[in-house]
Parts: sequence; C-alpha cells; structure tokens
Amino acid sequence: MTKHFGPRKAVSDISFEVGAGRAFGLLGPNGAGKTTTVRLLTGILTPTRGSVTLFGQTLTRANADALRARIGVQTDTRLYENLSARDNLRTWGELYGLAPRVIERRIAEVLEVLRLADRAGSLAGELSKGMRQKLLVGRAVLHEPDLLFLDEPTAGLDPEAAIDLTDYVRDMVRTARTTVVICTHQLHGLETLCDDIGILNNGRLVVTGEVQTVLRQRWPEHRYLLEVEGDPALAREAISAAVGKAVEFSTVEGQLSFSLPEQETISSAVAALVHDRIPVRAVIPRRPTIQDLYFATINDGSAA
Ligand SMILES: Nc1ncnc2c1ncn2[C@@H]1O[C@H](COP(=O)(O)OP(=O)(O)OP(=O)(O)O)[C@@H](O)[C@H]1O
Repeated sequence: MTKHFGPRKAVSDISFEVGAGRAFGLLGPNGAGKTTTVRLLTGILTPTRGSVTLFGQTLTRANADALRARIGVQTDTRLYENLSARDNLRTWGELYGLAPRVIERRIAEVLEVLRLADRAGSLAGELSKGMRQKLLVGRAVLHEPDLLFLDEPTAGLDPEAAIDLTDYVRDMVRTARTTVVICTHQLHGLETLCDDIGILNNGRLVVTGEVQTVLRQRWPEHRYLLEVEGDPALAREAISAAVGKAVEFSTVEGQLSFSLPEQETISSAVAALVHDRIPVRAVIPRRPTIQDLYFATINDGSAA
C-alpha cells in the first residue's frame, strides 16, 4: 500500500501479512506511518495505491461494515464523556449488535480484567487518563473480535496496569487465538508478546518478519556479558587464546562483552578463565531484543 496526503508520502509501498492468531508489532518513530497504516487496514483511510485483504477478502466500500464487525479498534473514536464506564461499554455492545445477556456478561468480564469494576458507575469524563485508556481497550475487545488493533495501549498506564494489560492481550492471542496488531513505543519485553514485527521508518517498512528469525539474521553470533574481578584485559587475552580470532570484544562500563560464532565455544572460554585463575563473577548470555533491533535499524547500529 501507498498513502499520500497531498505531497506528503505517509506510507510508501509497504506490504506485509499478519497470520491468524498471531501478534504483530508495528513499530517506528513518531511520524513513521504506523497510525496511517492502521487506518488503512481498518478502512478508515483508502490507500492511494494498493489494497487491504482482511480474512481473505479485499476490503472495499461494499464489505467494509461486515468486515469491520469482526475487528476491534482502540483508537479513532472517543468515549461518551457523560455516560458511565458501564454505559459506554453497553452502548458499544448494542452498536456491535450483541444480545443484552452477552453485553452484560462481557461488561462484567472486561471491567474485572481491566480492574475498573469499582469505577463502573463513574462518568467517563471523570476517570483518570489511565482509566480512560483502559476503557478504550475494554470497548475494543467487548465483542471478542477476531482481529484487534491497539495503538499505544499502555500509554498513560501505571507499570502494574501496563503489565496487566499486556498479559491480557497475550492471553487473547494464546488462548482465544485473537489476531493482534499493536503499535507501541514500549519496546522493553515486547518479544514476550509479539510473534512478528514490522519496523516503519519514513513511511517505509524497513524490517518485517518473525521476531526470532529477524533477530538471528541480524545477530547470528552468540553474545555474552562477562564480569570478572581485576583487569578485564586479562580475561580478554585468555578467551582470545582459547577460542581464536573469531571472538569480538567490547567493553561497556568496565564489563566485558563478547560474541562467539558458535554457542558451544562458551565452555572453552570459561575453562580458559578458570585455568588462568581469573575470578569470574558472572557470564550472562546477552540475547538481542526487539529494542536492540529497533535502535540498530533506526539509528543505523549506534545503539545496538
Ligand atoms: N490526515 C493527515 N493529513 C496530512 N498528513 C497526515 C495525516 N495523517 C498523517 N499524516 C502524516 O503522515 C505521516 C505519518 O503519520 P502517522 O500518524 O501515521 O505516524 P505514526 O507513526 O503513527 O506516528 P506517532 O508515533 O507519532 O503516532 C506524518 O508525517 C503525518 O504528519
């Protein structure tokens, strides 16, 4: 898809697929084109070029409403400020065409999971920012959609609520097989939620694929962090002598970091340290993360 707003190219020739029952993280700096992409995928915007296929059908004006009934979107509509949290959810349940009994059951479940049950009667306009955010998520999942779009769902949430919400979304993917597309700047620990990622930069999809595959392609070597007593240079010499030239070193804040081409060679490296009587405090495998990949991609390696 490509989307232009006048002369501005918000999204240029992007193409990706999100498998059913998988979580796809759509990442990128401010203005990269994430929200535009989600609006194209949900039919709020029409692509300048290209098309969107949802559940095997090309999204058109004629089928947009029917396809959208299977989707939950957390953004792009407001809460009814003068209705209570419960009545906001009830109104949306009616709009989704759910039976009254189902609406009441889902309202109770969603308020419970999001820890909003004690504020069910409060007007939406009187809730805190984080509570409003949770209510928007609750509204998006009320009808148990097959496909859920979340745009910065944890923005404004306290750390506990952010963990709760992430756990809830993970559970929807793993248990209910909901397909999730999540735009977020909260990269820490994202690999526990996302199966696949796409990184957008200046409207272009610069990385896409299965998380572990993409990380392995970018960093095929095995990285470790080493803490020793005394001079790290001695440890470096011992490891180089035992493992050979293929080992790469860097020293970060007095800690030695090194990469081995093969995982098995770590035992030779540790044996060499023991043999040379270098007191080892810790050898920690340093698995690359989505955060590492994001910075490596956006900043061309400077923060990797
Ligand atoms: N309705 C619009 N009219 C004109 N330009 C737009 C419009 N919507 C988005 N843009 C432009 O398209 C580009 C991508 O914006 P978009 O909102 O998709 O970025 P984003 O990745 O979601 O950013 P953020 O992380 O800040 O939310 C920006 O340059 C933005 O100014």
